[in-house]
Amino acid sequence: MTNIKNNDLLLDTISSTENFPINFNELEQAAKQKLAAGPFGYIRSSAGGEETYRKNTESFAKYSIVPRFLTDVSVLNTEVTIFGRTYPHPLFIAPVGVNKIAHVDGEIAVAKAAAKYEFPYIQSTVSSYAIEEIAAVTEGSSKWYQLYWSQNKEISFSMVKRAEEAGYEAIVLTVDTVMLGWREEDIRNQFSPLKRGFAKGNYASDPVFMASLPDYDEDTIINSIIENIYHPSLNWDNIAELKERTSLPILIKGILHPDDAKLAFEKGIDGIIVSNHGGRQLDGVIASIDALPTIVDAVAGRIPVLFDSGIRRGSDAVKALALGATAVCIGRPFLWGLASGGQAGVERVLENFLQETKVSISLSGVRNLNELHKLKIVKS
Ligand SMILES: Cc1cc2nc3c(=O)[nH]c(=O)nc-3n(C[C@H](O)[C@H](O)[C@H](O)COP(=O)(O)O)c2cc1C
Ligand SMILES: O=C(O)C(=O)c1ccccc1
Repeated sequence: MTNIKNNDLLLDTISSTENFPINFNELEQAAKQKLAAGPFGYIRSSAGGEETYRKNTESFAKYSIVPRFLTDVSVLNTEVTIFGRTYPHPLFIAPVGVNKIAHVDGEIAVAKAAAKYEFPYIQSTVSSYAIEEIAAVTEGSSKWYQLYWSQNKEISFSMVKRAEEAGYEAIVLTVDTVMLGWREEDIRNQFSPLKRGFAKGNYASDPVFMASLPDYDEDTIINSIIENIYHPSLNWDNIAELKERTSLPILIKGILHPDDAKLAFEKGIDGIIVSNHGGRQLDGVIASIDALPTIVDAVAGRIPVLFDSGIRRGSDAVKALALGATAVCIGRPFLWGLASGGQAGVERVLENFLQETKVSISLSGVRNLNELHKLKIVKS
């Protein structure tokens, strides 16, 4: 719990701040100075004409907070309990692969920063570092594993087993990326992190994957990752198979339709993440924040509903939580922090994000997440 009276968060931050970019645009500009065009474009850009990417952030501005005052906000409790574990705040790290394109320390730096600020870390299948390497540097802190289904499904089950053994606490199956979206910036830059070997961490360390190869040449490994990650046949039967192979809670990431949310619940899924993958998959789809309210209605509190795509600052998190999200995940902001300053850069981004979120909750006149879920939001 934060005692706001004795801890003015803005003044705290000012007295501890060296010169580091604060908001998203500044962070993006700082990262642009550090990165080559290929990696920068890969992270920044999204699919098609980037209509959904723009909508993700512009749509937040349509929702306005209607605060209450005189409610004594001197003590703030941002705790949230998901699958029996209580987290100090409802802020997660979205699964993002190929982090070495941003910084040599890649996911190691991000996971350590996340552990320090108690943001649960969702590790991507296509990470530059392996499940066990992340677990080794983040002992005791909460981690979930994001699964990209493999053509050879035994590889998926092997990765899930490794995640279980390494102490990961949930599986997040991403369903919107059965193939990569149409990303023009990457064609322009002729840049594919997969082809350049940045996604190898979990594959080159996987016994089932490695045993499936005719030889261990770099090209063989990379081509087999590319073959496996293309999985257009993914369907609800695979969900049933996955459920049989793990006792961990399973979330589906990429839900945008309330009927898919209902189906997920009916099929025994434990949680969903409302997301359009930051606009990187199908351009023209609904902004994630516009999809959230109907999905929250459809789920009716039966399973947690996490949210990502377009979260840029604390007040965005407040809006998503007020619209019914159980927790929110941040994506690109931490990547820009990573590119700008490695682990220290991610720490600064998370610290500012956390502080702004806390201040925003308090200034809305609410004191805990139950009250926050009832905070009035109007849409213009
Ligand atoms: C460079 C990059 C790589 C990503 N890799 C993955 C991934 O491996 N698995 C996944 O489920 N989502 C991945 N995502 C999507 C994020 O989890 C998240 O949905 C998205 O970043 C949210 O949009 P925002 O960053 O604009 O807020 C990736 C996003 C970016 C920017
Ligand atoms: O770029 C992405 O959004 C993503 O999810 C991904 C998929 C495969 C390899 C690397 C990243």
